Amino acid sequence: MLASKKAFDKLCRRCIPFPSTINSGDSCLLQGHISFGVSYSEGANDTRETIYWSGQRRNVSPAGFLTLTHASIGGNSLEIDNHCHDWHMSSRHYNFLSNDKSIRGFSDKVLGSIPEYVKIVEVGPRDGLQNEKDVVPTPVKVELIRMLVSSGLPVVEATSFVSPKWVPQLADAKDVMAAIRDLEGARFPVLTPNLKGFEAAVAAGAKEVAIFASASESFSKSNINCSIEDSLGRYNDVALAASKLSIPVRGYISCVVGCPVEGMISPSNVAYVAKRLCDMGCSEISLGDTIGVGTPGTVIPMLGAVLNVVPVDKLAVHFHDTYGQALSNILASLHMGINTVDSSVSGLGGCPYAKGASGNVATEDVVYMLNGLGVKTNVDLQKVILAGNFICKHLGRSSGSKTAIALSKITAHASKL
Ligand SMILES: CC(C)(COP(=O)([O-])OP(=O)([O-])OC[C@H]1O[C@@H](n2cnc3c(N)ncnc32)[C@H](O)[C@@H]1OP(=O)([O-])[O-])[C@@H](O)C(=O)NCCC(=O)NCCSC(=O)C[C@@](C)(O)CC(=O)[O-]
Repeated sequence: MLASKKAFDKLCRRCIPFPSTINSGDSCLLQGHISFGVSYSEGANDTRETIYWSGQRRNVSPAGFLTLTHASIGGNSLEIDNHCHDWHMSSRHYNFLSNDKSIRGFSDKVLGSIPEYVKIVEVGPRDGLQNEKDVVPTPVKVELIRMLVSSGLPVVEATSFVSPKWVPQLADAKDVMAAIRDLEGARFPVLTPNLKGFEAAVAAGAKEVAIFASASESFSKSNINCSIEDSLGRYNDVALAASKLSIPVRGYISCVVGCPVEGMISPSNVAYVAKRLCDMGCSEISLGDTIGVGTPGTVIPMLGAVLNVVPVDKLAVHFHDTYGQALSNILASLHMGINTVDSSVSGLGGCPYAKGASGNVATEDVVYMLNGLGVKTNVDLQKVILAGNFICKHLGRSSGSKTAIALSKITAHASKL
């Protein structure tokens, strides 16, 4: 049976893969019978129950049931009762769903351009906590960083060496760096707006820094109190000083799609700043939709303009989720070959100088999507969720990650069964 696009879309949205139970050409896939579920069995009696979706029972063989305390959804595994059996897709692009050549061909055609590995840059401790009304105590920040590192995230942006008058939430940058000095397993870049910040960061032990320009003149003024051109001059000084010490510099560009004051931003403005950052030696350039107004319709032309002047392997994307568009924008970016994605645990974040900016895309949601696509991240979703629970508990609010919320409901449901 040929897979219609509609049926395939349905699969992408809803399916729980049970690889050992889905056989070649299994028609139930296309009829929507397999869509949602947690299965479990208990002890020697092997009691089994299934949660139904749309009133239809999953057509799976007994051997296909996950045992005891493990549920798996969308290529993601879920731990219940502290038992974890990692279960990732063995191959990418939905190959596990069916051996039907037509389905595989369609999957490969639609998803084939997506990178096999995506580096996730966790920005929660910096971009997330800089926006909190109350200053988070240093030990809480440090514990959050530790938990994020233990989840396998390769880069955790730790803090900012900016003016404490401008961002009092991160005034403890030096103490945070001292506390994570011996922490291994990830890189810890920090934001530096000028030479003063750079020198303070290096003295505190930073081995990577980030500079942050804007594609919007108004935002540049409100965020760093100078024009775009002046900021590029300052950043050139930072980049020169960094290169003398062989310190990698990441360049950010804010407001790559829209600005709270100026409205839509032209892709050519973004490309101009990106080229300048590239020419000054930035190892990576992160394109930030600071107020989260982009859709694939505006993000793709912006990326196209930047790709004309900066190699794709130097680009990262940084989406805020104000209009719920972040994941679709990330998917569009992956299709264009970008393989570095910024995100923030529990969707924390926003910018104190960008009115209307909501949180970043949640790391949990990005990992969930990438797991579902069979893209490698080396990040343990459950551990990121634990880090999210930790910081949300401290902040006294629920998670901004849809994945974390959904999986916690499933865990709660399963533990009642
Ligand atoms: C850039 C400045 C410093 C200019 O601030 P200014 O007031 O124009 O600076 P100044 O040079 O006139 O100095 C004023 C005072 O600040 C001090 N100062 C000067 N520099 C530093 C420093 N590095 N660290 C500590 N102190 C500093 C300086 O020593 C002086 O102290 P005083 O003599 O008054 O006691 C200020 O505007 C600033 O710190 N801005 C940072 C704002 C910020 O962090 N915003 C959030 C970043 S998020 C973002 O940009 C978006 C991003 C990256 O996440 C991507 C996205 O989401 O799209």
